[in-house]
This record gives sequence, structure tokens and C-alpha cells, in this order.
Amino acid sequence: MPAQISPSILAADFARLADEARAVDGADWLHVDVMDNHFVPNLTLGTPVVEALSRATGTPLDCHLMIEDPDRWAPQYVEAGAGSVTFHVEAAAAPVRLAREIRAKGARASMALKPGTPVEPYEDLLPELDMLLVMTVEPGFGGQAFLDIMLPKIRRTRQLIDKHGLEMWLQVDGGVSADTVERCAEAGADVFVAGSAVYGADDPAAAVRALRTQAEEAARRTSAG
Ligand SMILES: O=C(CO)[C@H](O)[C@H](O)COP(=O)(O)O
Ligand SMILES: [Fe+2]
Repeated sequence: MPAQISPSILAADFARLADEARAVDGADWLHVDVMDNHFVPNLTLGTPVVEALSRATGTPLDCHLMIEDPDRWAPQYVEAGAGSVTFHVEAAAAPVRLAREIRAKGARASMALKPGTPVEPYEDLLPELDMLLVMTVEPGFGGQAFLDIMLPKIRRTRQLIDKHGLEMWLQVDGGVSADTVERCAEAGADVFVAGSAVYGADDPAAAVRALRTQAEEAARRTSAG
């Protein structure tokens, strides 16, 4: 699958959200970080802002829910216009039921793992998901340094996906930049969230294209052995 880039609106100017969403036209997704001050020590936005963003941009919304009780709230993000909804397994009471509900409502269902959460216990759940998100920082804030120690988990997750012949995507989020995107792609990631690396650039749309090219070339080099 070609590499996909999902710029994180968390690193944008929240006073100019519509313009900032359009500044990354050409991106595959727009990553929307939802934080509730409980699952993580930060508070961002909820369904009204997701609805407004979905009216403001044609780019599909990739909602990353860092919230308690996603079983209750996640379906509302599909109704608000999200094309993909990611919940954290650490917060979900019934991840399979929730993934099925997200899919039944018409969005892609995705599950996230914090850095300390292993992937292996969830091997049997993978067919229920359209994407797995391996966090490469502790969730809660943008602009943190990429955690290299997550690379083995990305590799093991890729092996599990391939072992079961699944079509699902493998997303990485946190500290992804020109310096780290290639290592993620080599390890097997194919969807790359980038906040500061995109919105901190003079030309965010060009930064998206450059990250995609870097990721695709790294993946090609890896598969050529
Ligand atoms: O989920 C997140 C933080 O919890 C963000 O998506 C992530 O931090 C992106 O920002 P950056 O690329 O600046 O690290
Ligand atoms: Fe995120």
C-alpha cells in the first residue's frame, strides 16, 4: 500500500482551524486529536469541532480519541463526520463490540496502543480492525521526541498483520518527522501522523509530500532487501 500521511491538527493554529485544514490539501487524512483531561492530562476538542472540520475540508478525518469510555463516545464521532475512528484499548471496555459498531456506522475502526501496551494480547482481535495505531510518544501532547524503543513493537505488529494476511493499516503517531519517518516505514508502518513536522514547516502541503516520498522510498528499499 502507498504511504499515507495524516497531519495532526493539534499542531495547527486553533484560531484558524478551517484555513489550517485546507493548508494540507493533498494529505490522505487530517488527524484530529481528541483529549478529555482524564485519559490524558490535556483537553482539546469534541464532536462540534469535528463536525465543523468535516464541513471545512474534503480531506477525510482520522479521529484519535484519547478519552475515557470510548465505548460510549466513539460512535458519535462517526456521526460527526469522521472517516476513521481510533479508540485506545486501555480505555475500551469491549473493543470488539466497539470496533463493530464503528464499522456498522460506516467509518474505519482503529485501535491504539500506548507505548507500554504490548500488541501480542490483541493478536486475535486484529481482523476486527481496519487499522492499528502504535503510539511513538506517550499520548497527551504534540511536539514530543519520537521513542525509538517503539520500533521493535512496530516490527512485531507488521509481522502479525502479515502472518494473518490482513489488509489492515499500521499507523504511527508521535514525533514523526523527516528524521524518523524512514525508520517507521522500514519497520512496517504505512500511515504516518505528523503534527509539528507538518504545521511547523513553511509550506505544510510540501512537508506532507516530502514525508510521503521519504516513507515510500524507505519502504521500497526495505522490500528490495
Ligand atoms: O496523539 C498525539 C499526541 O498524543 C498527536 O497526534 C501527536 O503528538 C502528533 O504531534 P507531533 O507530530 O508533533 O508529535
Ligand atoms: Fe494523535
